Amino acid sequence: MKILNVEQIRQLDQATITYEPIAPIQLMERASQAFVDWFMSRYDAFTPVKVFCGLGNNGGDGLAIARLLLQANYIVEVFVVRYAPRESDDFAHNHRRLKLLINPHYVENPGDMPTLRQRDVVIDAILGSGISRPAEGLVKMVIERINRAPAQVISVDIASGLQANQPNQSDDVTIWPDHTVTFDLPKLALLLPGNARSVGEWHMVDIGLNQRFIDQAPTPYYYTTEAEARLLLRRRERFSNKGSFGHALLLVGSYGKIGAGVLAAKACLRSGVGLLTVQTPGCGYVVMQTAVPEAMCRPDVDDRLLTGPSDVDGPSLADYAAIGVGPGIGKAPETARFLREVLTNFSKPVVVDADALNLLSANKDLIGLLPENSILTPHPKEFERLTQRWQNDYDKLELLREFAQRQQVVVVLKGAHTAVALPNGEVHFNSTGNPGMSTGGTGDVLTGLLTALLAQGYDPVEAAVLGVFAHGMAGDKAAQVRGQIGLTASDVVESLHWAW
Ligand SMILES: NC(=O)C1=CN([C@@H]2O[C@H](COP(=O)(O)OP(=O)(O)OC[C@H]3O[C@@H](n4cnc5c(N)ncnc54)[C@H](O)[C@@H]3O)[C@@H](O)[C@H]2O)[C@@H](O)CC1
Ligand SMILES: [K+]
Repeated sequence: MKILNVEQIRQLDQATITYEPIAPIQLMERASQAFVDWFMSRYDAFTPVKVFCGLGNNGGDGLAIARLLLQANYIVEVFVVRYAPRESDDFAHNHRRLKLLINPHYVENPGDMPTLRQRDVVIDAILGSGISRPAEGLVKMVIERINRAPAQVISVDIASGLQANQPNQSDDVTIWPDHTVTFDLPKLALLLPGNARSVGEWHMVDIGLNQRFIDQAPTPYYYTTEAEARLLLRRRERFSNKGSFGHALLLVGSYGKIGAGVLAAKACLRSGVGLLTVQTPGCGYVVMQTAVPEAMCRPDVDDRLLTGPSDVDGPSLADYAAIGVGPGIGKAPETARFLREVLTNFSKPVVVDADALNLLSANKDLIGLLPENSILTPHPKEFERLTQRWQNDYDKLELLREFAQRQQVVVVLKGAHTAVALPNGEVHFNSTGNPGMSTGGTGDVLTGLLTALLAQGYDPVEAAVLGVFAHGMAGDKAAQVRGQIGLTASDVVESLHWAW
């Protein structure tokens, strides 16, 4: 699904109005009805609802929402924040209609603010995607008062004060909602970690905007939906054998960190690989053969580190279908030498994670040796070491796109809404996963999983988008069973499910 910028969304609204055709006021009615349907599925009619409206079209939505809720017998009060003399036409229209049902309150100075109690639900329709400057004066005061109150807050389209596709200044005031209900397409701001407080949990409601316009609109940003991920998933042919799904090699572990390798190996096997060989330091041999009997194990001649040679024969490096390297390997110079050898002798895409990324950061010339379309899976700190510090999330996205394009690799920047940056400059944000996955080992699981997809012959771009989605989905399933707090990386492995 595409993520469009504010200007494109404005054009999209216009295209919908022109080509459907539909009157602008009807489109506002449709958006408001979609919000109300979402609201009524969660809050009953005994909920005291307080709708705060600005004077633009977001405020117009708020007035229409209030009317629709009143007609459904909800207890609704409306507060119009009169910060300017002008109002939009569609606001004015909905204002007239609402006044046939109730008299709104007008907030013109701080004394006009109502007391907001814990059981109140505030609907924030003060400012939407049309903002062009930070909230100030009366609007700022109202936002601050709402944020301080114990009431639940739901933002219409986007939290008031939050910019939809550019950075806010650190002292900008925005609503801190519990939920954001956004129309039709996700907005970039909703996906960025720095905005977490200004987004809350967000939801999309469909208002049927013009699909042809969306299809043609250029954008580097996408949001992976379940339906899209499903299309990437390959079915197994009836007449296949283990040779059809590739022989993967995982280079993992060091003394004290063999578990990282076990998790990667288990995830690789649960993700459809045909054959798996795991190379660990000598000390990991018994662990690996016991914990993961399905995998072959090549113990390194070094007991504690990965250095390369092994006394167990196996295919030469170039003969593996895919290689995953990094989980638990440490940063020893011997391991760095081995990594150099791997990158020099292997020309198919590799999965590079954890300490292998730190080795790339410490030996930047290794970056140039990465086979084209390799998949790197840094968390933000690892990515910063690979590149540089950034000012804000938008700056970080630019760095991410630039790195992926320049090096012709796929970069999976891990976090809430993991961002998968492609060699063509696109960024695909993931839609699955939960905070319970912020626990040791889930990254190792992702490495094993992605290596399995590459070994099966998935295109690296598809492997990354699909793999990140499936990994998050497994985390969501595991959280259903354990709760986010009780979730471990092993639960994520056991919850992998490759049919949906
Ligand atoms: N255009 C359409 O057809 C639709 C628009 N919709 C709603 O319309 C919203 C966008 O509406 P608008 O473009 O009218 O803008 P907003 O309602 O977001 O903002 C109000 C207006 O206030 C002024 N303003 C800008 N920054 C301000 C600030 N910091 N403080 C005070 N005033 C400021 C601007 O003139 C702006 O147009 C969307 O977020 C959505 O809620 C929906 O009804 C769906 C259909
Ligand atoms: K809003």
